[in-house]
Amino acid sequence: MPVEIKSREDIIQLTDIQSLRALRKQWNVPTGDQRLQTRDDYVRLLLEFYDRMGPMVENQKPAPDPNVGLAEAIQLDTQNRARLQEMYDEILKYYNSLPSQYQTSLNSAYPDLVNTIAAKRKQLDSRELVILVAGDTGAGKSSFINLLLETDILPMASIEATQTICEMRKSTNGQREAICFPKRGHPEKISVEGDKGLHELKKRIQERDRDEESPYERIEIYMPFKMLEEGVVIVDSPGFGEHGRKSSQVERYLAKSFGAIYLVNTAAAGGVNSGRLRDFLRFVVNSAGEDYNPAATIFIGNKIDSVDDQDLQEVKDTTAYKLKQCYPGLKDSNILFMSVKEALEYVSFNARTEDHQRVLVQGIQKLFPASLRNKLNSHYRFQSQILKRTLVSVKVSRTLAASGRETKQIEIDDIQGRMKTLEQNARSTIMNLKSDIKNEEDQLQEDLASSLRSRNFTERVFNIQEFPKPSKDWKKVAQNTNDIISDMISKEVDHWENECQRVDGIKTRILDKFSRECQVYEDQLKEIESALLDGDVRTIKDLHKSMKKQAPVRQIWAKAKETKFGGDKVNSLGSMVSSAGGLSTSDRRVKDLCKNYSPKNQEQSMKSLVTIYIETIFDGNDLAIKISNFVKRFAEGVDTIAKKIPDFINADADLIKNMKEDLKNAEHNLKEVFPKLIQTGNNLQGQLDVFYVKKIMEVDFRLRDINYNPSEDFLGSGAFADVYKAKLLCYQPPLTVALKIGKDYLQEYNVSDVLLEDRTMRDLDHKNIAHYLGVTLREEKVRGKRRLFWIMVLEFCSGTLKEKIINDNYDNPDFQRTHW
Ligand SMILES: Nc1ncnc2c1ncn2[C@@H]1O[C@H](COP(=O)(O)OP(=O)(O)OP(=O)(O)O)[C@@H](O)[C@H]1O
Repeated sequence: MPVEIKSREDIIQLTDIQSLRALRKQWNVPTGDQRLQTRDDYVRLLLEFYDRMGPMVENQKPAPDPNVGLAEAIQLDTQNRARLQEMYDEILKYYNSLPSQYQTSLNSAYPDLVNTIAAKRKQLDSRELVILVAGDTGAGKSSFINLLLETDILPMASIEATQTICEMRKSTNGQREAICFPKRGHPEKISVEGDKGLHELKKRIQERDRDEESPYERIEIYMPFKMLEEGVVIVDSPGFGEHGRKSSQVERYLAKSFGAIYLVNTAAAGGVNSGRLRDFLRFVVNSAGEDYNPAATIFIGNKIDSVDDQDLQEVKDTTAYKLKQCYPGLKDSNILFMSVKEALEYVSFNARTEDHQRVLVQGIQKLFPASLRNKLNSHYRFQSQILKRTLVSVKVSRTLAASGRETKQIEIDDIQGRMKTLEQNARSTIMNLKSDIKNEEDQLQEDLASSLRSRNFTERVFNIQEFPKPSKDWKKVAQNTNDIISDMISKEVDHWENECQRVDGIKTRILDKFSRECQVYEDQLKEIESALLDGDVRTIKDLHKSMKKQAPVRQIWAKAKETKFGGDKVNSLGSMVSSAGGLSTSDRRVKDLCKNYSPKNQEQSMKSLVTIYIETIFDGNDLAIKISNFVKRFAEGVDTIAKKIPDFINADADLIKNMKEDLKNAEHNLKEVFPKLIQTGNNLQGQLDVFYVKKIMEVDFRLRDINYNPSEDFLGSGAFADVYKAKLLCYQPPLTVALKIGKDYLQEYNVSDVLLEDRTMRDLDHKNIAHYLGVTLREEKVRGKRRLFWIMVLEFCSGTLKEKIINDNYDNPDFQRTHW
């Protein structure tokens, strides 16, 4: 009959030494160094044990079996991995159906996406779950692993930190063996059977090379560990952050581990070694990225037996506080306090106390499934990111195509309008231009004549600095004088033209008229300009490339001016005017003046000769003919333009045809391509999110912690949810909250929006927004099928906005005004 003890008194009341011995055996209390002789020795030992362990009533129940949940979780994991592999296949199919620009864009975010997907899919073949054990040096990592695995394979030297990475796996054939992978050379298999084998293994683990480092890259240990299931790998890593050094090997493990156990030495001064812990966590978080999940890390506050009773609570609180500071989101249930040494002592008595067992089982039962979920989560996130990115790109394209379609239609209408104007007005514009040019010609002649006859002009020409050399041959003098005066007049006329822009004005007015009346495009206007400048037809090159704004005439004008001085002098107005006149040797006055020409009278003679020259310009019709010829080039240019107009119209027609084709494609994309891509993407995202909610997501509250009465606690109803007042029993005292229960069960069409709302709400933190506490799920049968309903737990807001405005004396200017 086991002895039943409910209090300290029950121990003290045991009078016979047999009962006390039986109780010690029942509780597996180690004697340590104590010699038990008297009844009091036994009572003291048992009381001490009782005080440390608390009432043993619970202990009467069988110890929890750590493997129960794990085996089930691993079986579920197999199904979940297969489902995620199917999703990879679906996503790859979707990727292959995407137009190339989306594939390219995805590849810029995820290089070599197809191969990455293949590699990730392959990762899911493996059921391997790596759990990394890390901790401060001397925190008792190796001892903890020995305890966890119920063996003593790892050397537990307290002074020396672990240097060799050891991986522990359950052996599939019941064998006890280890494979040592040296840094150089081939792996070597050793037997770990019996004491000899264990001794050999420990020797290898502690081996050091000349650099005081382990000669092994790692040692894999295979034993029939009870605590491990196939596929679970426990990794004992060298002390993290040792001497400020981060082992690259540990980092590599971290990258593939999805769970971690971190040992803290509560007995050390200051407890948690924040620096080292932060180092470790930084790597955990960095390697996990967004998949970082605090539930998949367990902290063991070891050596709690060394802490004085009166300090116990404070040490626990400080440790938890420090850990939470380094590791936001960490829950108290993930921090476990124990004495590994004490527990091992019991193990050596072949008597594991239930307290220790509970710590381990609770911790491990939480850790393994959380780590499995963590692993799935990393794949879920990757898949979800690809789908979301694609959906965003396609949706953006759709919006752009829709607005692009409108813009394109406006452009087509615009070009059509211009084409019509050009067709209608070209003929009359051309005719008008021709008569304009005639008028311009008359006007030019008149202006030129009055200018040439003006005093100002003659005076400027008289101001000649260059004189012909006197000669006996008066004809030679006449010829030289003629050249000098002709040149002078030509220059002066050009100067006049420069200042008053008479000829240039003609060109500008033509361009202006064309642009105004025919609404030609900039490119077309350039064609016209070139026709006017050269009277030459240039090919219509890239006519419509630089579409499509109306030509800035002013700029073209400015450009024409720029090129003016580089123009051909022979063709200038000045040379044309000066060539209309000349000093004729048959003119008596010329003959006399040239015969008598000498340095003494050279100035007077030149003046007289200039006057004669200017007179000759106006003799006969020569000037009129010359001006007419000169202006004719504009008329010819206008003819060239007239010939170009059908080209302009044809080019516009071609352009419209192409634009309409584009428009048709855009229409097709909008009606067929984009909706199909978006629908497939949404469906995949929906399937993935349903899977996530059902298999990966962890809820924040258990249903049994929520208490409400649907008929009495109803608060209101929105489009998607009914809202109830409820009590959260996991708070002390229970917390009043609002429950927002989805009207429709979770399914592909709504789940992604629900998750988006959840993630958005979690990020919101403002006094004017009802605080979001988290989520839970309820399973219900709908038309015979088990369905999940989403339940959001929110801060309860009492009263209504109206009541608040009317009753509360808050900072409302209007309220203050009306109540003064
Ligand atoms: N946190 C809360 N505390 C107290 N009552 C609430 C709370 N949240 C919602 N309610 C009540 O439930 C009603 C419905 O809430 P819900 O948020 O579903 O509505 P909604 O946002 O107006 O609707 P919709 O989702 O269609 O936009 C509200 O009008 C309010 O009366």
